[in-house]
Amino acid sequence: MIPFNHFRNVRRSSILIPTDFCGRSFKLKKIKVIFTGGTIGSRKTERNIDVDVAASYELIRLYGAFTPSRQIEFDTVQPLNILSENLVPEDWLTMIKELENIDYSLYEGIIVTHGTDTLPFTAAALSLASQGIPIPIMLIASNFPLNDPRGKGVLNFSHAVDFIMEQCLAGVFVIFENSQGEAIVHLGTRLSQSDPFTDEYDSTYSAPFGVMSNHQFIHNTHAINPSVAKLQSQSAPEVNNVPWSFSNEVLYLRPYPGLNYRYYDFSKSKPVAVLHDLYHSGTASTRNSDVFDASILHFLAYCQSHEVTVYIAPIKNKAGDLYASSHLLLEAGAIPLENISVETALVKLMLAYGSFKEHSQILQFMQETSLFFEIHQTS
Ligand SMILES: NC(=O)C[C@H](N)C(=O)O
Repeated sequence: MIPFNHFRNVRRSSILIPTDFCGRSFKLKKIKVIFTGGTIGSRKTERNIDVDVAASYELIRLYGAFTPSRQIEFDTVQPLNILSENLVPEDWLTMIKELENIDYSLYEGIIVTHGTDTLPFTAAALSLASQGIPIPIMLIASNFPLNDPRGKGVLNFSHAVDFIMEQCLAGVFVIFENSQGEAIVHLGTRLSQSDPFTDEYDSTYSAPFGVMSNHQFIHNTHAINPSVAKLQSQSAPEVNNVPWSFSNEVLYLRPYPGLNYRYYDFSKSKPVAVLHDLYHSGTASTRNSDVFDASILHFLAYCQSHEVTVYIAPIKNKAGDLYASSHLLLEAGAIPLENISVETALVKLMLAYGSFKEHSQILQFMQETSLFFEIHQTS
């Protein structure tokens, strides 16, 4: 792997300007930092953890103390200061607008600090709706505040800086150090929610995009991952010039034994669409019960009678071998969202219903458009 300070001369306006491997000049490097809150921007007092404006800026000071010889300038903004459990889709738009207003020619990359609770959803939202930004966007977080010795906020910040300085990959990435001290790099559309007991993240297929080792990025060559070359050669976004918006009216349901659909009554207000999660084998209950309404098929018919489309995810391959219950579900008209994580499927549905009017546009966007490797494909 070629180190980030690899020297290369390129000709610009007939003057030889020394640049690094990414074609960036060797002037003082600048990174834009967008603080949004979360534990990484919080302070602990007694038994309470809450966001604190000063804690966000403290991150930059602590990083400076951690790497005193590194000459990087940080420009900071704080459009939000919120625990991420309190985020709503409107806040993703605030972040997207902040990203769009940046003069990319001034910066090597962007770091967004965030809470861990809803990080996968924000990562998906930014990945899907911040297309065409030519520099890396790194999302970072921490399980503990900066003033807790267990906190990894400064380390994660440092890994994000290393990635930006070493790689010139456009896209949205999450860097989060796990309990083994490995700085795992995830693609923004493939991060699953953190485990509630170990507080660890994983990517779909347990195949993160790579890892930072000795300040360098090591790509994970798992068949499901795009290559670095593929990321470097990303073409223009498939969907362009759309004034993105996220709908708050998508209902998300998870199956569990005993889920009683009778409690979902659309007579007062109805969602624009439903995303019904599935058990891991692509199933949900189709059983008739005299005691309660246990069948997703009845729910599907109820939704259809209210003109509410029901999508199902995650599902690997609708054309492969399926359980009888899954066949029934598909025959009854549930729309499968194949090979996409349920977190990203939900955010993409919110984006589709917020941004497009026609049902055909929504379906095409959901089923045929891939924006940032959110659809798993073996290459
Ligand atoms: N570790 C964290 O950041 C958790 C916090 N509740 C948040 O998501 O903002």
